[in-house]
Amino acid sequence: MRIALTGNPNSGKTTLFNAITGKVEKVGNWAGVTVEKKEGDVKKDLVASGMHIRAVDLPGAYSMSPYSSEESITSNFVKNENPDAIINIVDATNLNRSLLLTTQLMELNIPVVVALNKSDLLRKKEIEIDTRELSKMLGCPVVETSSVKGTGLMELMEHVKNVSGKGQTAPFEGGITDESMNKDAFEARERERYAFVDHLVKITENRKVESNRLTKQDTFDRIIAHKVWGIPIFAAVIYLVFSISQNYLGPFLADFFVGWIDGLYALVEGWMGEQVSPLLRTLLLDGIIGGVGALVGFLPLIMVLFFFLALLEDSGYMARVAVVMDRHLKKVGLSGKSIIPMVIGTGCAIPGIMATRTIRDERQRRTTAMLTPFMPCGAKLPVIALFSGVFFKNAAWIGTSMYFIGIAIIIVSALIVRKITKVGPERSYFIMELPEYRWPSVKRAFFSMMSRAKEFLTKAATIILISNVTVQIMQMFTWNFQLVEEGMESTSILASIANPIAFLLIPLGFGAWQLAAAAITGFIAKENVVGTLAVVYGISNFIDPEELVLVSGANDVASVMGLTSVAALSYLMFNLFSPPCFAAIGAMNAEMGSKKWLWGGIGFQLGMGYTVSYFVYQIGTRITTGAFGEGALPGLMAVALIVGFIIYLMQRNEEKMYQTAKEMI
Ligand SMILES: Nc1nc2c(ncn2[C@@H]2O[C@H](COP(=O)(O)OP(=O)(O)OP(=O)(O)O)[C@@H](O)[C@H]2O)c(=O)[nH]1
Ligand SMILES: [Mg+2]
Repeated sequence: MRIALTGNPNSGKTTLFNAITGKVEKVGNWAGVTVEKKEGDVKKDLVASGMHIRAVDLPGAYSMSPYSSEESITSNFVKNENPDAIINIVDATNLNRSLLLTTQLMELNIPVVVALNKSDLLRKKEIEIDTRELSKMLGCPVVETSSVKGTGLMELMEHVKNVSGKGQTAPFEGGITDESMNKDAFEARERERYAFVDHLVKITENRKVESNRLTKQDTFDRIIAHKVWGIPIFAAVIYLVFSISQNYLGPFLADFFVGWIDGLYALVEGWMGEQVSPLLRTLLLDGIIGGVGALVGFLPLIMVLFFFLALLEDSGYMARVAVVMDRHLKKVGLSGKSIIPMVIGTGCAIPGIMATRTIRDERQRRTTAMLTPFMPCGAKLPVIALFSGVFFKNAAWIGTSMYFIGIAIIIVSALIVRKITKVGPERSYFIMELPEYRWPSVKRAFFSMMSRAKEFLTKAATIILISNVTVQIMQMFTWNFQLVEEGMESTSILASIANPIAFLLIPLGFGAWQLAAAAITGFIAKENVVGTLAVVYGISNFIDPEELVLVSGANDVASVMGLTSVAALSYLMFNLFSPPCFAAIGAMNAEMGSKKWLWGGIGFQLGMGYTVSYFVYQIGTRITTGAFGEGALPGLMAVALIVGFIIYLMQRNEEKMYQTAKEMI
């Protein structure tokens, strides 16, 4: 038999699901964590008679109303798939709001068992609930449970077994299944439902502390979630998390693991000796071991970031951040929750893009997945460091400004994407009530970190490994599979692919095949950029191959590359603000779930990178030398084409919206 777990967001459905099935699905201290249904078998020891029960965890819903589309997964499942019983998880500390859904569920003629969850908090909050009376008034079993403590689960399953397959009489008939009712009539009935629930709560609940009295938490929130102060506070918190994960703990762990990989590299190298074919050597040493090395070089950094973000989320703080940011991000067509993917994206775009999953609105979710890669990720740092070392005397402003430019580009892009894709007047789905603050659990944060890391690895590791091998082979061999000789780098497979592309990059100031080659390998994985430059320019002796940093000879490197500093800046920006690596594009594909959005997104990123670099190079060159750079005119034509096409798309959408608006009248 099959049972559905339903209830308001953040009521503890997934925690209960994990407790009764033994699974470890993601839980989080805010609304909207579960976004797709998850199934699992109920543990045998909870169902004495050895019955087979399959439980389905669903996204949270406030209502079964046909007029709130955002909750359709839940209401479709319950209405169309006929589960044998429904467990309605009710947050016992928030009875009033939760029971609205309960009364709606009870109209579906499927037996309902109410789990009064989070009952472990009742005593502390001085709330008493007359469970027996509530059960009588509702006309269904009501069981006090705590999914974190694991109490009441046996009894709950016992009731589920007893009622399953039977019918259900609703205590309040609001006509939730009546398709013929129009919206006004429906809303009138819903107001009666509110009154009914109010009455229920008045009789069964006894609160010592009136809920509308200002609690300590509310006072705290007046500062933390303040519309102005909230932002600098968030900036400070994130700065702290960043310095720990990117400057202290993260690099410390990374160095430790990279040391091991280096040892392994040396061991295998010595063990293979000189006789082994160069192809095999490349595959094994530079492709596989090198690829793993590249991964462990930054995985600890993002894992530490995951861990601290999980702590913040568990404490209830992240929900406040989302609310504070929503006010501002809504103006550009994003959601308050878009901030989390972007923060994670500074570590690595892939888990950042995966984090967009909690954004309910489809358009906002896809836009966020498309724009998250504009945040400079960890793998782009070596490129930034190399260029600021070689061309800008290590000026600190180069690195810092890339983040601010990234943010600016995200804001502008969000506005453009909204103009192209908005389909009607915007509805705000942001009805996120704030969860309570609590001490975050290190154990929960650890598990959250591990499951994120696992998801990231399964997604990224294969692509990174394969692409590493491919790049190495393309760099080291000619088309006849002869080893490329030293000083003859232009005969490699990579060079022949890069040459025609370099031509297109002349207006951006870097039409050399070497730079184009590095940009191509950058699409495969951004940490390849510096390595490729080192190989194709023969400047490896100036660069530490492990740390990918410049050790000496900034001027020599600059003259080998033959770039002006303006062209160097343009190249740097092209690498940062064009499409991300293939692994991240794979993640975009998964989260967007639409080929149109995916290709549109890649095209947009490419157009954005090209346009920004073009203006940086041409205007910069004009300012510094008094004349425009090479290829200014053809470049201008290309940029005009890009901009023109975007304007065309915006106008087409405007017209479409106008047409639909007219039809509606
Ligand atoms: N004190 C207490 N906390 C709980 C209990 N059950 C869940 N929680 C906490 O409530 C928060 C929400 O839990 P989830 O299981 O993610 O809630 P959900 O209903 O699946 O939420 P959505 O998927 O967002 O709809 C988490 O921080 C849990 O640790 C409980 O019985 N007692
Ligand atoms: Mg959930």
